[in-house]
Amino acid sequence: MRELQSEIVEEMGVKPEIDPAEEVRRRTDFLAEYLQSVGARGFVLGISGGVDSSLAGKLCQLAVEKLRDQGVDASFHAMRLPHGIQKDEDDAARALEFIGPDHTHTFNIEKAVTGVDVAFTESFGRNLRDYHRGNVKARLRMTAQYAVAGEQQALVVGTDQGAESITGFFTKHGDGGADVLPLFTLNKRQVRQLLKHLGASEPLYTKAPTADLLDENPGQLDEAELGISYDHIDDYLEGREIPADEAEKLERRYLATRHKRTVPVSIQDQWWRD
Ligand SMILES: Nc1ncnc2c1ncn2[C@@H]1O[C@H](COP(=O)(O)OP(=O)(O)OC[C@H]2O[C@@H]([n+]3cccc(C(=O)O)c3)[C@H](O)[C@@H]2O)[C@@H](O)[C@H]1O
Ligand SMILES: Nc1ncnc2c1ncn2[C@@H]1O[C@H](COP(=O)(O)OP(=O)(O)OP(=O)(O)O)[C@@H](O)[C@H]1O
Ligand SMILES: [Mg+2]
Repeated sequence: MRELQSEIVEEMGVKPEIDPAEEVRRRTDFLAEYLQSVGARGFVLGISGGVDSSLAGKLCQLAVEKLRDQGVDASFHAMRLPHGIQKDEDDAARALEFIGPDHTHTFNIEKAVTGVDVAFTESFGRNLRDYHRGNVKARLRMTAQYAVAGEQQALVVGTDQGAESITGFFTKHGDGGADVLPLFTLNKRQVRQLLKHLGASEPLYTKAPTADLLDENPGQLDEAELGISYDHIDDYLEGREIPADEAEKLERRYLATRHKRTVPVSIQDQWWRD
């Protein structure tokens, strides 16, 4: 294994092989035990129709059902957070049907995004670029989830997993802003494996990942933006060999996005000097 690869594999904690039943149990227990130990009353999570939120949502629902069986008051709030009309709304409906959440709230972020657009244009005399608007959408989804979490005394769930973490392919303080991360240490194919194990339908567990943040390119596939395939990212995280140019590309991304995987850099920190 490459030297940096072994450090990254250790940091991300991805195992080359998993037992899906055991992983579901461990992650559901983690959610249930953490919720009970902090005395919160439930979980909040945006459901997009993608594989990560479909799995994380199902684990949340299983965790609160387990707590209720033990007499603890807990519930799961699934949030649909479209920007206007979502192109793959059918997939989001399929995900909700699979999860069977206690509560579903629809919170359309379009007006809030428009509010930022208007203020930006007033301030700078031009429009905010589509790419940066995409990150505004992710941060407004985070804001909406925290508004509900505050009202419900609940925790915000994040869907960060190994393949996303290593590439820094998330919006800092957007979808990266959350309280608990039940998918951490899984790679993308393991997320699909757990969904299949839990009885998700094939279109749900095989859905191609999209951040879907751009008005100018709705449903753009992550792999097109990343320029690296999830198969290669997953292989790398399982400690396997991938083509050297791909490994280098991945490692450059990993190093450039270290700031996203730490708390804000302070005068005490030295890690960035390496
Ligand atoms: N070295 C450094 N030390 C400390 N902070 C640093 C920094 N470099 C940038 N920053 C800060 O970070 C900001 C850039 O980070 P960020 O705002 O996240 O922006 P950025 O990384 O440019 O964009 C987010 C990327 O993640 C993708 N994404 C987002 C959301 C969801 C998904 C998905 O898969 O669903 C994917 C999105 O398509 C895009 O490629 C800068 O504006 C700056 O404030
Ligand atoms: N349109 C949306 N409605 C609700 N939540 C959303 C929406 N878009 C993004 N999110 C939230 O942001 C998270 C990050 O998006 P991301 O695309 O990484 O995950 P995903 O859509 O669940 O899976 P995939 O990566 O396979 O597309 C989602 O897991 C979800 O919680
Ligand atoms: Mg997505």
